[in-house]
Parts: sequence; C-alpha cells; structure tokens
Amino acid sequence: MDMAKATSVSKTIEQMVTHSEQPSSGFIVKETKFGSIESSPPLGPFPVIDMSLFSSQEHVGTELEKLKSSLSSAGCFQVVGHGMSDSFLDRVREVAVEFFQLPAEEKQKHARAVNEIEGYGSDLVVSDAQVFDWCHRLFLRVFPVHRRRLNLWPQHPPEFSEILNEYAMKLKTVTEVLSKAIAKSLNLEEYSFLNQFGDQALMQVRFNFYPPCSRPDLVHGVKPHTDRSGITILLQDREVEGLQIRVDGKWYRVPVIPHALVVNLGDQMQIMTNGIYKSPMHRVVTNTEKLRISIAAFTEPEPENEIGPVDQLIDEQRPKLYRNVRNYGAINYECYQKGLVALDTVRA
Ligand SMILES: O=C(O)CCC(=O)C(=O)O
Ligand SMILES: [Fe+2]
Repeated sequence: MDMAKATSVSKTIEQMVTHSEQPSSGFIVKETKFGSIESSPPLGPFPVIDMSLFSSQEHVGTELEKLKSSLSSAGCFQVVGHGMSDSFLDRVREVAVEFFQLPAEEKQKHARAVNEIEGYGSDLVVSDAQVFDWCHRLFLRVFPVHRRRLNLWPQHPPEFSEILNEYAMKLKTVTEVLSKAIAKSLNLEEYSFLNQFGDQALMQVRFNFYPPCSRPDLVHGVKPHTDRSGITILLQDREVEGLQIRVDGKWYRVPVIPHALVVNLGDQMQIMTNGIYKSPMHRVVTNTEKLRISIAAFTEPEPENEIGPVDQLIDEQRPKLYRNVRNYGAINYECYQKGLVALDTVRA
C-alpha cells in the first residue's frame, strides 16, 4: 500500500465526520462471521474485583474465586482498589483527549511509518480486501524504557509524556500483582507467569479515538479480535460504552465503571495457562452521537523468551494444548495478514 492511500484512510474518517457523510465503502462490514453489529446486546457477566483485598486474609479467597471463574469463562473482569486515584485516571484521559483534539497537521508529526504500527494513524493496510476500523490510534511502546521512541511521543499537551510515564509505571505494578494473583488462583507459585514475562517484558499503550459514526450498524470501531498480549488493561471512556466481549458465542456489553480498569487476558496467557484461562474475542461498536476514547495497555513476555503452558497445568486429563513458542507477536501478525487464528497455529 502506498503512502497516499494509507494517509487517505485517516483523512477520510475526519472528512466524513465533519460533513456527516455516510461511511465510505472501505469501512462497511460486508460479512460478519461473528454475528451482526448490535449496539445493545445484554450486559456481560464480568465481575468487579477489588485488588486491595488480595492482601486481606479474610477476603482474598473470595476475590481469587471471582478471578478464577471469570477467567475460565469470559476472560474478562474489572478491577477497583488498583491504587490509582480517580483524579489521576481522569488526567490520563484528559491528555489523550487533548492530543486527539490537536489539528491534523500537528498529530501527523507523530505519524506512524507506512509499514509500522508505532505512532499515530489509522489501520495498517495489509490487504486489498481489508475492511477499515472507524478509529484513529496513537500506539507507543513504553517498556522496556530503552526501547521508547520518544520522537513519536506527543509534545502537546506538554505534560503528555510525564503522565504516560507515570501511568505506565503504575500499570506495571498492577500487572505484576494481577499475574501473581492469577498464579495463586490456579494453585501455582506466584512467579509462574512473571518468570515467563521476564524483566524486560514489553508494554505497549494504544490510545484509541472513535469518532461518532452515522451508521454504527455498518462499521466496527475495532473488528472482532483477541489480543496478542499476555495481559491487557483497558481504561475505558468515562461515559461512553462501546466494548463488547464474546462469551459462548454471544456478544455482551462491558459496562462503564468510570474508575475501574478492564482486564482482558491475551493469547499468551491462554497459552501459559494451557487453555484453562481464556483470551476473549472482543470488538468495539460506534454510536451516532458521541466520540469515545479508550486507552489499552498490552503487556507481553520478552519476545526472545520461550513461553509455554506451565508444567503443573498439564496432566493426563489436560494434555499440553499449546507448544512452546518464541516471539508470538510475530506469529500473530503473520496470521492476521493471512486471515488465520494465531492460537490455532500453535497447538501442540
Ligand atoms: O476501545 C476498547 O474498548 C478496546 C480496544 C481494543 O480492543 C484494543 O485496542 O485492542
Ligand atoms: Fe483488543
């Protein structure tokens, strides 16, 4: 795909929104393998877990039970008691909004290169048959720190980098605490997953901006996918819903709880838990009235690390479901281009 066509995708959304036009054909979903685009399926069975209770003798058992039952079915829950204040989370959202409100030329200074995902832009174009998502994104690697590409980090608003850095550090702690709790919920040693992530685990943050859309019934904010990560932590819009998760073949809405974080498992945790815990398929729908922003942080093992199902989760009843792999990110990307389900290609 040449540069002209790639940039025209992002311009098109803004122009169509400004002129209240119908989405152009490149955005229209023609076949939905995973069910029609409904804006209001039922609310999902996603529990709210209070992380501060992990250190309470009295309550930890109940919280770990909730974690276990949600991860073995839906693969998703929300967390409170994560240690971040409401005002801090609002600040994180605000800097994202301020960035997206900048004039297009200003945002383009941080544009991603045509064949790269890091930076600001719309969908990376990988095939002529591709249907585009109704979304602009700013995608930045935050860990390991020496791999940050600071030229892609916004200069406006001026406090963007400082806030993102602080948010990333806090999310790192939350992710570590959750990894240990996930291990405990399976009666494993606390570091069973963290050891596979390694000290140089990757964290990438994606700021998603979904403009209102005149035909939410015809486009996806983000098309159905599973995350390639180990663990994804999502800060949803304070007010506007849009995320849906598929459980047992049906779509469910994830409710907005303004100061909770949504936790989704990614494919690499499904591998490490030998398929006991699920990496849920999810999608985002748009609406006619309101724009939506969300901030997703994906943590995954160091690409060079070999990861695989934890030994204690393999037995005669549950043989090893996945083989050991390195660089799952690259496998996932290749499958995406070929239209294959990445997890199916790494079965034992
Ligand atoms: O916007 C959302 O709620 C989810 C976005 C998402 O699934 C992603 O960025 O991978
Ligand atoms: Fe996702």
